[in-house]
This record gives sequence, C-alpha cells and structure tokens, in this order.
Amino acid sequence: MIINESKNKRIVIKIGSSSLTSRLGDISRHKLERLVDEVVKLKDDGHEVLLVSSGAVAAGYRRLGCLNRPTSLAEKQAAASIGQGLLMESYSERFISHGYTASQILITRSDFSDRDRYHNARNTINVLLDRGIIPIVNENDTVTVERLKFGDNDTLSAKVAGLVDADQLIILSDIDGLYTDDPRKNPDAKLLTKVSEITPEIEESAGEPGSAVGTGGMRSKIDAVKIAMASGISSFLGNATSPNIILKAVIGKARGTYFVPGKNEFNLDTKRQWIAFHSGPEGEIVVSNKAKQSIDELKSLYPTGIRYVSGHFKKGSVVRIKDLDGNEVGLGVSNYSSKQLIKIKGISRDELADVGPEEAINNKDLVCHTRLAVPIH
Ligand SMILES: Nc1ncnc2c1ncn2[C@@H]1O[C@H](COP(=O)(O)OP(=O)(O)O)[C@@H](O)[C@H]1O
Ligand SMILES: N[C@@H](CCC(=O)OP(=O)(O)O)C(=O)O
Repeated sequence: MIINESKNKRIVIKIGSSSLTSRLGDISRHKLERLVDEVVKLKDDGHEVLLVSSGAVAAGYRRLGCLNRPTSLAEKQAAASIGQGLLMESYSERFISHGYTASQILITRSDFSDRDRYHNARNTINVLLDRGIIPIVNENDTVTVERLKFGDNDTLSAKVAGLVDADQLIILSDIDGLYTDDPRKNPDAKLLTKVSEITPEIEESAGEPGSAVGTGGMRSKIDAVKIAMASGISSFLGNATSPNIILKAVIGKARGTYFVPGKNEFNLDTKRQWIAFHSGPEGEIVVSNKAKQSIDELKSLYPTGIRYVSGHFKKGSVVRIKDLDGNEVGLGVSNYSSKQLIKIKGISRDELADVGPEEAINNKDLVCHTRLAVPIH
C-alpha cells in the first residue's frame, strides 16, 4: 500500500495489551510482528513514529508463576519487571530485522510533574525521533505506586503525543472504534466514525475493559482523546486486528472512530499542557466573581481580584484557582509567593507599582477549566 502523503507526520501509536496477547493472555509474537511491520512501512515512507505499548504484565505473569493475570499491585509490578524486557526484546528483534532501531522509555507521572524532567524527556525523545529511532514508551510499572500512576497507557499516550507535538494519535484496541454503547453488551450499539466533541452521552456510553488483559476500557480512551483534543491533536481509535489498520488510519481511510480537535481555544501550547496535565498544584487562591469572569475569558489575574490565599508556595508554583463557592475554575503559575500574595491581595494595580510584576497570574500561564472539557489531575 502506498501511503505517502505530501507531509511526513509525527505519529504516536498506542498498542493495548489486548492487541498483543493471545487468547491465553500471553504475548502473541504474530500480533506484535504484524503491527511492527506496519510501523516499518510508515518509517520507510518518512514518518516519525513513537509507540506507547502495554503488554509488560501480560508478557511476564506466567514466568512469575501466576496462572492468570495477577490483580495485586506487587504481583503486577513483579510480572511487569519480567515482561518489560521480554516485550522489548520482541519489538527490538523485529525492528532490527527491518533495519530499524527501537528504544525503551519508561515513565511515571512524577517524571512529568517536574518541569525540568518534562523538558528533558521531550528533548531526549526528539533526539531519538530525529535519528530515525522508534521510541517505545510504557509506564514504569515496577516503581509506580497507585498515587503516582498515570492510571493507564491510554492517557499516557495522549500526554506523550502532546509532549512531542504529534500530528496524530492512533489508539489500537480490540474493538472497531467508539460505539454508542459497549457492543459486547449491547448488540444494537452503533459505531461512531467521526467525533468532534465529547458530549455527556459519549462519556456515559464509555464502559469498562472488554477483556481480562485490558485495564482502562473505553473510559480511559475517551479521557485520552480529550487530552489529545485539548492539545490540538487528531486521534483515531480502531481495531488492531484489522488488516493495515495503522497505514489506513494515517490516510483517513480506516474503519474506526476519528476524533477531530475542537475550536482553537482548546489547543493548549506545551506550557499550558504541562500546567493542565502534569503539574502538582502547591496552593490555592480564591478569586472574586469579577476575577472569575476574566479567567473564563482567559485574561490575566491581578492581585486586586484575589480574596484568599492558602498553602505555602513559591513564586513560579502552580496554584489552583477557586471561585467564592469553592469550585475550581482553573490552574495557573503564580508570579508571587504565597507570603507576598497574602500581603497584596485585594490591592489595586496602581498601588502595586513598586511591588513586582503586576499580574498575579499571566494569561499565558493560565488554564481555564470552562474552556477545557478534560479531567485535570
Ligand atoms: N462505548 C464503547 N465502545 C466501544 N467499546 C467499549 C465501549 N464501552 C466499553 N467498551 C469496551 O472497551 C474495550 C476496550 O478497552 P480495553 O479492554 O481496556 O482494551 P485495551 O487493552 O486495548 O486498552 C472493548 O473491548 C469494549 O468491550
Ligand atoms: N503498563 C501495563 C499496562 C497498562 C495498560 O494501560 O494496559 P492496557 O489497558 O492494555 O493498555 C503493562 O505494560 O502491562
């Protein structure tokens, strides 16, 4: 199949456990190699490809001595510790047989919540992509604890797609796309081929995993797509077993669901993506109704609109912004420490002249929740 389009794309492909495993639950070499062979064709055509691949637990649990996929955290982590190496070995062997090199990247949420580490990951991945390598990302299962988990590889893939400014996110699963209901439970469910807005009906239709090896189900795929949409990235969801699914998805000819990003104001730049999806807010400020309104309009926040400040934070920390009823309205990088803000809250811009930067939060460092239909943190 000739897939070359005028522009070479940067493509992130998420491969779920169910797309790599046999009916017994262990890794199917045949399935893995078929997908790698498609990626190789994309590479031959000049596209940059990054994989986010699950499968470590599936590849390792039998050698750990478990009959079924384990459910306890420690056993899953032990299985992943065995399986991650085996998984990478299978990928590497196949890519090398085609003359390409794969690299392994294991990430936890805490790696991304530090802005320097976030940038570092981005720089490293850019070097790999520039040199024609295929980075293969998975969650660093052996060291994550529930609290620090990305939660699943679906949202991880969307965050990685944002990190590397991907042109497209392709999520492969064991289902043909997003249906109006879980098709395994409702035979009347209809496939949605194009989605430009995640409506409450779509949220409701998204259910649990369909197989014993899947973890996120449609719920986490929708969360992932929302993150991609907010980052201005088109996504595709389709069935890994469908022939040439990746090649067809890239040219818009695959059976499945295409998700197209919404209006421009949702297209978060990398800094806002970091604030929205990765940062760990260190304090809270409560703002007046008028200030809330200007945040809704994505305007900078001035000390005059701040009513209360809580927590101890430094200049440059991310803080939660709440309205007078206690609802979170956004997140932003504070130009002042909590100590300074307590002193200057409520003060007008004229009176502030000598204290420091006028704005408490510049609008470039502001993420407004009403403009962002995405779960934060
Ligand atoms: N609205 C829906 N549309 C499609 N699939 C759905 C829906 N709701 C729930 N599902 C289930 O989600 C499953 C895919 O998620 P999951 O098992 O986690 O796969 P993976 O391992 O590929 O991440 C499907 O097999 C399907 O049974
Ligand atoms: N990191 C884990 C998988 C986590 C996960 O999201 O799995 P899946 O829902 O199959 O994509 C592993 O490699 O087994």
